[in-house]
Amino acid sequence: MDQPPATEPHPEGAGDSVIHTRALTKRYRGGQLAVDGLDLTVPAGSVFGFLGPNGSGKTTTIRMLMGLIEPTSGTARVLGRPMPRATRAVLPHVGALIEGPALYGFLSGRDNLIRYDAADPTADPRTRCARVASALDRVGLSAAAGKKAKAYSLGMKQRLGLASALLQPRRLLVLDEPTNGLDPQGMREIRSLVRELASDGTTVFLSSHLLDEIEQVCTHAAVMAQGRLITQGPVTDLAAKGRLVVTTPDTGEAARVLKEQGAADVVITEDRVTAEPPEGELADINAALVEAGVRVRGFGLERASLEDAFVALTGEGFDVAG
Ligand SMILES: Nc1ncnc2c1ncn2[C@@H]1O[C@H](COP(=O)(O)OP(=O)(O)OP(=O)(O)O)[C@@H](O)[C@H]1O
Repeated sequence: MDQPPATEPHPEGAGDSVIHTRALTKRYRGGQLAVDGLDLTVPAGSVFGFLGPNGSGKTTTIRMLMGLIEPTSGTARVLGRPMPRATRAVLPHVGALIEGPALYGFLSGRDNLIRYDAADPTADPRTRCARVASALDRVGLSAAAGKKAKAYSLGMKQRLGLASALLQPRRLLVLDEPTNGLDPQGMREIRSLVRELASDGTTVFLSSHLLDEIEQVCTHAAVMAQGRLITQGPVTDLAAKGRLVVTTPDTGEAARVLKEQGAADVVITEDRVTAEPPEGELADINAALVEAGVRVRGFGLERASLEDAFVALTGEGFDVAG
């Protein structure tokens, strides 16, 4: 097998990143600008969520990263190597699950994996059975390994696809909408599997159009809309800061004190006053309210979700249910 492809010097800003793109652009032949000047940085060891509504350019980006299609312009580096030029050196270190696994329904789960493994010229046939058994075990399919794949639920098929990506040790897993079409139980299984896979240091890059999925499993995320990157960074930074909420019968006076304390965007609704909290100690604001004679029934920060951040960034709602 090739040596881990980390020998080339990193370009400016690539740092310890596993995926790094600069001005990556794809215009399809029909003229459709699917990805527009994308600068993406995926840190090593992250579970990176690539989020965007249908048609925002996620699959096109992934296909460029995997060397399946050529960018129109810009550059993409995966594991420090340029794509698509280094595709043959890079792909053995990448497990990919794109557009659902290709399975033979008439073969058992185990035999599907044996077929996959046999198709890999770098895989030692003498250790094949052990590799397949270990991959089945990692995705929780050992008990169902003898069943024909056509009898598998969609979630089991997805897990079998993941097992095929895990036959070899990988530095990066790329999963395109891994929970698409699954029921809530199947989704939970795949999510906990992703967490587990990431816990040994493998970088996981997964695309999704589900915000809560990204919030639940990802450490980092990038948000796409209409082929352009809206934002990227740690999920905790992307979620909006949250609003200060004061519940009180004295809303007018509370609003006045909050403004005086430097809170912005103060809004009164019934017995609640909400505001963007100022910098500094929240306890001081509470003390100022009490000192001004405001009868405080409730005081706290309402955590905002990634969905709030998305709406704030794009001015659009997000189809959370998919
Ligand atoms: N082979 C192609 N030829 C022409 N246009 C394409 C092609 N593939 C995708 N597109 C267009 O490029 C845009 C981005 O599509 P892409 O599949 O990358 O988005 P996506 O975010 O992955 O969405 P989805 O989740 O629906 O796959 C869309 O407008 C799509 O219609």
